[in-house]
Amino acid sequence: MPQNVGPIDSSRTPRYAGRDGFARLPRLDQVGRADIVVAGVPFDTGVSYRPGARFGPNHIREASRLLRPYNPALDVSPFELTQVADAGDIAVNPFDIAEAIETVQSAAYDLTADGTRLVTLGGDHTISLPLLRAAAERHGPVALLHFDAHLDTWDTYFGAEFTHGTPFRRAFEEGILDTEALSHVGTRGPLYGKKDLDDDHRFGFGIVTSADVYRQGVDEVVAKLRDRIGDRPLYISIDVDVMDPAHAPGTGTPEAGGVTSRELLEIIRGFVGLNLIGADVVEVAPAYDHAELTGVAASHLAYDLVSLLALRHRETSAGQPADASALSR
Ligand SMILES: N=C(N)NCCCC(=O)O
Ligand SMILES: [Zn+2]
Ligand SMILES: [Zn+2]
Repeated sequence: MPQNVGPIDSSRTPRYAGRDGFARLPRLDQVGRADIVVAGVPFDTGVSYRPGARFGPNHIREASRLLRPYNPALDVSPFELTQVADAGDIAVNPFDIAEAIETVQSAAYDLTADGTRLVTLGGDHTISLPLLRAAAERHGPVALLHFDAHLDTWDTYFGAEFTHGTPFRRAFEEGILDTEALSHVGTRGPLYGKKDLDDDHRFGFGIVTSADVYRQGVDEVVAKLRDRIGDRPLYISIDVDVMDPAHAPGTGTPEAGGVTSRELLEIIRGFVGLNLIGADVVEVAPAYDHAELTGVAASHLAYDLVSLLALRHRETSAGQPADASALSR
């Protein structure tokens, strides 16, 4: 088997030298094809409050230089096990949300040809809609694990349908979600009204609030979520504002009382073995970050997501096809 091209060796080239891709990985054009790609979407035209998430992808890359090749929490060297590459940024129109959404959808679809898995760095939460569309084109309606302070199932803002507060309502309406397996994790804070929760419930979402994580603990939460997901194709969307502003200040709509980065990482690691097919980490807005807190947390989350995908790749390439659509393509 050919050797995978790994990251730049930080014991030879100092990690603060140069300008590299995520985790100092090779660029996709340097390796031709990859089992897992990381791509950025520098877009924040969908935000309702502080702007700046368009600078998120490069901030996460910058903060990812300290990642090392072996992940002890999951006992895996993801870049050895699989070819992982940085596909750069998907260049989207900042003045036309509808066009930006189309660009993201078709780029995500193209990047996931031949079973390649995509981890996307945002960008505001608007981008999860086209990412879910592309995922559903490949796998059919997907289970969704959504980590966020917010529901993001609101209807419109100022009459606009496509915003960072509305992606999952649109996704529900489009029939691209598996409504038996939808969960928000980490929600908290004031809502516009009780109807927000009624609508959300009607779409099929279950809720594990930030307070539930605190009261029940990571293991119980993971067990419940795993039960709900089963072996369905699973998409994970992480809005960094799910973390407390103390852990992730660099974001546009912060809410007090969030989970810690430790809790969040431990929950994500609990999904080993599930049929994860794609993921995003969104809403990193570096202008409000301090000491790269949010960037570091986001880069570690992306690293653990890549690790889960690498483990799943090993499992599936050892026998069965990676997914049902691999048979029909
Ligand atoms: N951060 C995300 N994705 N959504 C927040 C929307 C909050 C609001 O303006 O009501
Ligand atoms: Zn949010
Ligand atoms: Zn969100």
